[in-house]
Amino acid sequence: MIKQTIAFLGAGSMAEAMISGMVESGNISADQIIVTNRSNQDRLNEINDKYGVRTVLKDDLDFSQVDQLILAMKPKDIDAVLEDLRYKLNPNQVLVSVLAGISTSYMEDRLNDGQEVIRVMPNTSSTLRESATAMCPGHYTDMENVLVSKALLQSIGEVFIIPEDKMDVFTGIAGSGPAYFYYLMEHIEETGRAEGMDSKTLREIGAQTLLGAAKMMLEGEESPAELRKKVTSPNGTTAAGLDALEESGGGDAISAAIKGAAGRSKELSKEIEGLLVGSK
Ligand SMILES: NC(=O)C1=CN([C@@H]2O[C@H](COP(=O)(O)OP(=O)(O)OC[C@H]3O[C@@H](n4cnc5c(N)ncnc54)[C@H](OP(=O)(O)O)[C@@H]3O)[C@@H](O)[C@H]2O)C=CC1
Ligand SMILES: O=C(O)[C@@H]1CCC=N1
Repeated sequence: MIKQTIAFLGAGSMAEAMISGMVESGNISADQIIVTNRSNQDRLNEINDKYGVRTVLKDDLDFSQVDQLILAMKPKDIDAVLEDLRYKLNPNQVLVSVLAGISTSYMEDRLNDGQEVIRVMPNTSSTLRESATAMCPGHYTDMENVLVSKALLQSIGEVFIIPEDKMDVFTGIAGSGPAYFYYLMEHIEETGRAEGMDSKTLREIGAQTLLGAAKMMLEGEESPAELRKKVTSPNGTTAAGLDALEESGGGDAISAAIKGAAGRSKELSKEIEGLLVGSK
């Protein structure tokens, strides 16, 4: 059981996914979670009703109660937030950021000397405790605090400690990744509907097929290529399907999606640092 008190700055979709998974896990009690935003009291009431966590506008947050502060607002808001936190956080309160593209050193440079910082990248499957989450500690972060933070993140799925220079590609694969699978399902459903099948049945068929393939990769020893070969009978239906996928650029499209998202993660940090002409 995690004994620390966690506060979120941000009450949007990513914060809600994490809160849902954390509360559901039973590893932390709801009253040890405080959720804040700048002004949307209705949203805070909604989160409080759904999960039983404490909610308060961010200007009313009592920082002395907080052990880990999770940044869950948009990357564009980072500078204003760090400026504010510089005077409110002590170096041993751990700042955990889920913001795409914001490096640990960017945060450390704008906070008090020695501030403990951890950069993480979860995904929205945190809702069901099935996130693939990356984490990388900053320069000053105590290993004990990394382990507490890791335990918290394990309550919402699997955790991978990775070097920071791999965070952009991780974001492209796993942070943004659920969207690619939803997009795939949208096309599966659309194609099935065109053949006269109903959406509800198609969703179950498509999702079960994805789940089965995911479990085969997670629980077995075979590589994806070996598993693919076992589905593919010579001159059979799968071979025809894979040929069509290849001819339509399916493999390249997947690589392009990951590279596009990873590139945007890199670009976000440059925009924030004001290095790109025309940045917002
Ligand atoms: N969505 C996803 O799948 C993933 C998102 N992320 C990261 O999570 C972050 C949030 O994304 P998402 O949840 O989609 O965004 P949303 O726009 O849904 O939510 C942003 C939230 O931040 C609040 N907010 C803004 N500024 C502040 C502030 N200074 N203090 C406290 N709260 C503030 C907003 O409320 P108000 O305006 O009332 O203040 C709102 O509740 C992003 O940085 C993104 O990169 C990471 C992994 C996956
Ligand atoms: O789209 C985004 O920028 C965020 C980060 C990863 C997933 N969603």
